Amino acid sequence: MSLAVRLEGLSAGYGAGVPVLEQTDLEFAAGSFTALLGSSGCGKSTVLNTVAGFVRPTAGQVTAGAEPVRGPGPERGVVFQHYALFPWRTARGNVEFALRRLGLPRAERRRRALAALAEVGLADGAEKYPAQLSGGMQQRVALARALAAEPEVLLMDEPFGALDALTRTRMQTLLRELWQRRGTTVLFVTHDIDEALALAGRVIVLGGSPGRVLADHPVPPGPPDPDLRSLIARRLGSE
Ligand SMILES: Nc1ncnc2c1ncn2[C@@H]1O[C@H](COP(=O)(O)OP(=O)(O)OP(=O)(O)O)[C@@H](O)[C@H]1O
Repeated sequence: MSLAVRLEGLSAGYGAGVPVLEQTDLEFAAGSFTALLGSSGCGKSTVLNTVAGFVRPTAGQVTAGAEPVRGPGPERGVVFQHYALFPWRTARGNVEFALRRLGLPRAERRRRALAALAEVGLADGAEKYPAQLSGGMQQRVALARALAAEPEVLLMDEPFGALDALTRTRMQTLLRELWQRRGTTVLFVTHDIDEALALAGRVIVLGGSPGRVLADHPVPPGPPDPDLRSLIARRLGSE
């Protein structure tokens, strides 16, 4: 299950001053996995936040499938760098809580929460509280929380940025597997060029103020291509 995402003539910002995005056009095919790279402050999170429906565009529009985005919705799941779990709820409780807004009966919430926790490899940790879980496990709960609603678009803002290198590699492998199995459209913000190339089928470099697309490359399957890596690195460095 997946939806195409389209940004058309999108302008967005925060109050007065230079807009963060101006007249941006981008299209993400249904089921695609795209990484967004770019220097700090260029508007990567703002792109995600407009697709999530957290930030309203000042002009233009975002559509997910056939529907214009008018606010947050369960078909668009979000995972941030900071897991924002409720410390007083168990892993299962955190996932179940996120399902409340879907109006599902309690037994179905429980079934879905346990299935999503199993899918991210946390079946044994379902009854643990966040303080009893490592950073990587907490991020698995955050991922399960997003997946349990069965989103058709997954918006990930530096989700593995706070994890140590080994845990990060494991989470990348898990995410690739989930994406291959579910076929969800993924928009993934990262600062890490190697992470972008390892995960995504397309890499976009944003930059400037207002932010615009500096580079947009398909990533061929197989081992990372050093020429593509240096091309993207130059784009990132040229800002
Ligand atoms: N809630 C907010 N209120 C005011 N300004 C904001 C807000 N969020 C972001 N900005 C500003 O908008 C610009 C773009 O921010 P955004 O978070 O989209 O960039 P980014 O590329 O994701 O940056 P980073 O890589 O540092 O996370 C920045 O100048 C930032 O200071």
